[in-house]
Amino acid sequence: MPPATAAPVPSATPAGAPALPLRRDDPLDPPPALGLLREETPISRLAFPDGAEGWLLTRHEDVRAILADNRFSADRITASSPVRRVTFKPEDRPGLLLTMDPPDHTRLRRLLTPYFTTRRMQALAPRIEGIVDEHLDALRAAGPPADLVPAFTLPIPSLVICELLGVPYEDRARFHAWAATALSLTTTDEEVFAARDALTGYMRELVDAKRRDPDDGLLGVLIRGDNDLTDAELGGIGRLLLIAGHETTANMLSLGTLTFLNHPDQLAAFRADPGIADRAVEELLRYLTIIQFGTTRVALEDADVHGRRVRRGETLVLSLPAANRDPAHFDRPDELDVTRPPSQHVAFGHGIHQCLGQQLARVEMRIAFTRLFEGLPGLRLAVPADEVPMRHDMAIYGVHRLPVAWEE
Ligand code: HEM
Repeated sequence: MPPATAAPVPSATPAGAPALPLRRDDPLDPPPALGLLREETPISRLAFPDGAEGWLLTRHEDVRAILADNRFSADRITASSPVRRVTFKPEDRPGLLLTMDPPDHTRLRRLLTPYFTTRRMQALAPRIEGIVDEHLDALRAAGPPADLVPAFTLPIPSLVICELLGVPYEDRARFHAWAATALSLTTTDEEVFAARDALTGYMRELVDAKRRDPDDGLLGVLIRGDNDLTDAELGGIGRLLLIAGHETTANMLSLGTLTFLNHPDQLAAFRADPGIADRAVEELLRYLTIIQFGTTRVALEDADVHGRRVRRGETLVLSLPAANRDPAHFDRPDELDVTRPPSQHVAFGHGIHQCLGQQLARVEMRIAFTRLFEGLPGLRLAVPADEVPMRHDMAIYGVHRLPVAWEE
C-alpha cells in the first residue's frame, strides 16, 4: 500500500539512547526500524519522553517470556511511557487491572473472568448480529458513499459494550470524545488528565445511580454480587471496560476492512469459505497489531534478559507489532494469509494481563466482517488508498475515517 499521511507523533527524548521507532513506510506494516532491531539488537536501549532510559524488546520469544514473568510489574504509574511524558496518576489506579500486580490484580481478574468466557460471549452472537444488521440497513438506506467509522465500525462495539455493562448508549458522544482525547498523542498532558477525570466522574455518578437502582448490566450485577468491591473500584472497572471494549475492536474493524480491500485475493478467500472466518480474524489481529507502541513492564529486581542486565525500576517496552512479525516464530510473517493456522500471536498480550475481552472482540469481528462483505456488494474505497487518514497519532492504530462506496 502506498505511504499515507506522515506520522504527526511527537518525537521522543533528547537522551542518549534512541527513541521508539515510529515511522511506518507502509500504513499496514510496523515501522521498518523495529524489524532491523529485532534482527540485530533484540534487546536495545530506549529513551523515553520523560527523560528516563530503559529497554525495547522486539522478538516474539522474549516478549512472551517477559509478559509471563512476575519479576516484571505492569504498574504503569511507575513505568515510563514510550510516547508520552506522563501516564497515569495514582488516583487512576482503583479497578484499573492493566496497571495492577498480584495479589490485587488476581482478586479483580478472578471476579471478572466468569463474565467474559467464550460461552458467554458466544451467547451474545444473536444480539451482535442484530446490531450489525441494523447498521447495515441504515447504510443501505442512506446509500453510498459513507464513512464506515461513524456508520459501522465505531457504533457496533460501542453499543455492544454499553449493553453488556449497562452504560446508557445515549452518552456515547461524551465518552467517545474522552477516549479520543486520552488516547491521542497530540493532546497535552492536562487535556489527557481532564478527559480521564471527566470519565471517572461520569462512572462514579453511574455507579451511584446503580447502587440505588441496580439493573442487569455487568455493573449492576457486580453491585448486587457477593464481593467487596469499593465504588472507586467499580468505577475504575467500568471505565476500563468501556474504553478497552470499544476503541480496540472499532479500530480492528476499520483497519481490517481497509486491509481486506487492499488484499483482494485474501478477501476472495474469506468470502469463498465462511469456515475460515475464525482464522481470518486471528490473522488480521496478528498482521495489524493495533496496540502499536506495545505494552510496558517495570523490572521489580535486577534481571538478565537476553544477555543484558536490566536494573530494578527500569521500564521495558514489549513491542507487540514487532513480535507478531518475527520470522523466528511465523512463516512468511509479512504476508497476510487468512488461512494461516493458529499461531500464538500476541495481539491480545500474554500472561496474567492477556486481554479479558478477547472472546468478545473475536465474536464481534467474525460477525461484522462476514456480514459487511455479504451485505455491501462491491465494497470499495471511495478515495485513493493514500488519502485514508491513518491513526499514527493515536495509542491504538487504525484509521480516522474510512470513506467507501458499494453497488446498490
Ligand atoms: C481487537 C480488540 C482488542 C485488542 C487488540 C486488545 C488488546 C489488549 C492487550 C494487548 C491487552 C494486554 C495489555 C498488557 O498486557 O499490558 C489487553 C488487556 C485488556 N483488555 Fe483488551 N483488546 C481488545 C478488545 C478488548 C475488549 C472488547 C475488551 C472488553 C470487553 C477488552 C478489555 C481488556 C481488559 C479489561 C484488559 C486488562 C486485563 C488485565 O490487565 O488483566 N479488550 N487488551
